[in-house]
Amino acid sequence: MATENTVNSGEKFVTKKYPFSTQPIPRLYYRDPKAEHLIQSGQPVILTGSNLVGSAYHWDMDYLCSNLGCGQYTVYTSSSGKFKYYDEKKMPENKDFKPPTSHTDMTFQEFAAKLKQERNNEKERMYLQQPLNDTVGKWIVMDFTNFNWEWANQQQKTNRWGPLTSNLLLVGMEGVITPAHYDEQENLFAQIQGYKRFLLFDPDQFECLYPYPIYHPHDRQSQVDFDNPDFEKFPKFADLKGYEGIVGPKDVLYIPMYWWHQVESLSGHGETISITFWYKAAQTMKVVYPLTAGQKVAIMRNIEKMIAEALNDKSEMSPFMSNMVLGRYT
Ligand SMILES: CCC[C@@H](CC(=O)O)C(=O)C(=O)O
Ligand SMILES: [Zn+2]
Repeated sequence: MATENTVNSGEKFVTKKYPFSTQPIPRLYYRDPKAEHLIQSGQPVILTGSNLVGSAYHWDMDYLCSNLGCGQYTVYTSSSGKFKYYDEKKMPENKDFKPPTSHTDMTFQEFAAKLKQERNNEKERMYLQQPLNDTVGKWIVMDFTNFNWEWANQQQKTNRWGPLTSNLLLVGMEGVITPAHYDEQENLFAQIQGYKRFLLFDPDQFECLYPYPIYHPHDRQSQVDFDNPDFEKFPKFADLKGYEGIVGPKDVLYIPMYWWHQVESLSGHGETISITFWYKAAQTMKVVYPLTAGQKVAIMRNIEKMIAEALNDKSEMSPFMSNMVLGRYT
């Protein structure tokens, strides 16, 4: 099922229809006090006019081929078009886990050449995901240096975020999907080329999205297949409520920590090029009640970690957790 979306610029997109309701992600000028307030209160907002990566607006495949240098870039490949993240460090404890994607390192030029080939056969989808590092050419360094760091640093300071941990360069084929998950960092998501449909869900939707167990390689990812939800196993998925918006070139989306998001690179507008700005959590000066939904997710994660370590046997987790709550708290 698909519906047609039209965005502010009048661009039209066909997007997948899902069995849950969404309301628009607010879209505001970055200097609008309402935008500042949303960020301070940990609410998502699409910001216009920030020029956060204004010095990179001219980045396209040719420019990146000519200026990214000959460093190695991690390129993920998926036959389903979905790129569900998995933590390789958790694979040894999960012997029967089958990674849903493969990845190889290659130069950007090799990636661009493969992209041209793959465009034809429509089978494999590819997604380049690589932190910007010192292997890039001098023009990229200059562009990076000229990001609107004054504004980004001001956001970091005003919202008491921790240090900037990474800027990830994302170059996706049309149609690639990053399935629903949450991250434990604040994220200023800057879009350079192409259009991405974002579905966002408040951390209080945790009970509708059924994340994998914390020791699973897909920790932080939803177990629900949005295209074919198992309502038997995940009944509350039917009650899911979300936000939705299309992020285009020059937009910056603030994704608050613990907010779930699914991201779809839309077709008809070429490869998508994005850069993330991930910041560690704000320093919690003192606990204020009532706790936020995100804080409750952090508590649940810490409890799961403690129990998994104490039991030291993954097969004991399920009976232990059931005994602890079934018939007592349920
Ligand atoms: C590897 C990061 C992928 C990104 C989503 C997307 O653009 O496909 C995301 O999930 C994030 O920025 O947090
Ligand atoms: Zn993410």
